[in-house]
Amino acid sequence: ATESRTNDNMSLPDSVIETSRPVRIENFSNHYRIMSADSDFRFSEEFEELKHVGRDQPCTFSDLPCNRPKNRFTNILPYDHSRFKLQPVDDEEGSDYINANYVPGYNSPREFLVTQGPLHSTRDDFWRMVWESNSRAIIMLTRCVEKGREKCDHYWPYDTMPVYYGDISVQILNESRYQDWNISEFMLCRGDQQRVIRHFHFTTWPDFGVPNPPHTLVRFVRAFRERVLPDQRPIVVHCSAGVGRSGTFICLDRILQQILVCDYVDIFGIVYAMRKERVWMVQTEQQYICIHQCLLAVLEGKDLSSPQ
Ligand SMILES: CNC(=O)[C@H](Cc1ccc(NS(=O)(=O)O)cc1)NC(=O)[C@H](Cc1ccc(O)cc1)NC(=O)OC(C)(C)C
Repeated sequence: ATESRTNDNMSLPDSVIETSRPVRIENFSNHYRIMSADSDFRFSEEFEELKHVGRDQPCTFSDLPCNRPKNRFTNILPYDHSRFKLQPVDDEEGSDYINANYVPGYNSPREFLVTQGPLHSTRDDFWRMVWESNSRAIIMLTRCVEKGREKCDHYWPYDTMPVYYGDISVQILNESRYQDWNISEFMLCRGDQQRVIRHFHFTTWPDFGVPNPPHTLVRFVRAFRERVLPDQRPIVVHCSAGVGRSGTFICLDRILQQILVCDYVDIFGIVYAMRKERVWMVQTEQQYICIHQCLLAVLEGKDLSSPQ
């Protein structure tokens, strides 16, 4: 077997290196030092290897004329094989379509439902997806408007009066505001059924950027995980396009659980697996490096702070 690229990885046959690059936790600090040397030269090389992962898969339904207006961005389209299908409405063409894909997490291969920030015209479909997927939490990683540009519709009520989105009523039950995020509970009603779901809104993550300081994101992931224990129901995650910030959040959530039970982490492999399900998950090299910086902060005990 060919030795892997750096002497701090476990040696692996070539066939495995292409989809995973595990690093021993005891070596992680040294690994980070090697990868970040010479202006992040090896991080750049490694991130470049992920560029084409998944890109050969079809997105035929997103391209149907009836569905094109439902996509926020022309270049962020859901792969057919992992897309979420809404319950079709009568014979309405495209009524099963939403720009959303199942993405694996630490706890299950379809732990997350990753989607774009709803458009005003697709927010009823968004709530249908939340209901029909039996989701019990929404993670929102963008503000509705950033630098004067709409990034996401304000798809939930502005006050405690219930609002109908299609045939689903949404009412804010409570909201807790913190420095970098808000946590709310919504009551959803559809027919004679009621459900409470939680909404975790991170409010200080600039588009295409990284949280500052990075371990703010560690604390947000922890605040989320303290309140939502793993079960079979998916967690809806979105930002504006549903790829960069969403992928970064999911990858960090996964490694923070993995390091509790494993002696290695495989950030490359996690991003590889996500990109097979949704395009461009972890969109920028800085986001890819941020995941490593968050883990470094955790391993060095620098993320410890008062719980939110
Ligand atoms: C670099 N920017 C983009 O790729 C965004 C989509 C996008 C991706 C990721 C994020 N960040 S996030 O996932 O963290 O929300 C925001 C927006 N796309 C657009 O703005 C595309 C243009 C584009 C850019 C880059 C590219 O390779 C192909 C096409 N524009 C576009 O879709 O124009 C509309 C909105 C008028 C329909």
